[in-house]
Amino acid sequence: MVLEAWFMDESSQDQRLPHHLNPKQFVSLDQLAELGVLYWRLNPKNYENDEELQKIREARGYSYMDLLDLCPEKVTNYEEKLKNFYTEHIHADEEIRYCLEGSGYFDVRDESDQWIRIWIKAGDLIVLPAGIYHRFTLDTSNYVKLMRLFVGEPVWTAYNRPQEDHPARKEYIKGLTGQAGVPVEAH
Ligand SMILES: CSCCC(=O)C(=O)O
Ligand SMILES: [Fe+2]
Repeated sequence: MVLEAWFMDESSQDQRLPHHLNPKQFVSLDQLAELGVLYWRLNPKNYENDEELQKIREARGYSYMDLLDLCPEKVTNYEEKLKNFYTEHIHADEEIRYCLEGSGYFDVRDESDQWIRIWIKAGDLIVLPAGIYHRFTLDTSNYVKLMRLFVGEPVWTAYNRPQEDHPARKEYIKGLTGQAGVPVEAH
């Protein structure tokens, strides 16, 4: 299995649990691509010297890079940051994260506002489009090391939901297939 993603149940149990529906309902990479979510599988041991990663960065203009080691010893205001990560939000730009160690869940809303949980592990590079509602949580392994990429000077500002009038949100909705206010048949 390349990358596992599934529709979430809405129970109030621990956010670090998988939250599968019963029966499980998986989501394919194609379904994620329709939402504008991109994915690559790379060799995380080679991240400092990886031609494939270099090619992606060049092709997409990802000039900025830093590392985020998500553990209480290395992150100031750890608990508060985790809380903010799990508050539903959008950004004006892509969110690009490459998992180098550990694992975690990116939750994204689909076109009908259902949560899809994406399980990222070492080697997974994921791009969330600007304007998509999302959130992040650690899983029960409680640890992740991420590479953050960005086009130019990074802006990490999160705009919490609702953001229906935010330009990035409007653009995102416009770009969803058949969601531009025009019936699909009319294209
Ligand atoms: C821990 S990286 C993912 C959290 C997030 O959505 C963000 O930083 O905006
Ligand atoms: Fe985010």
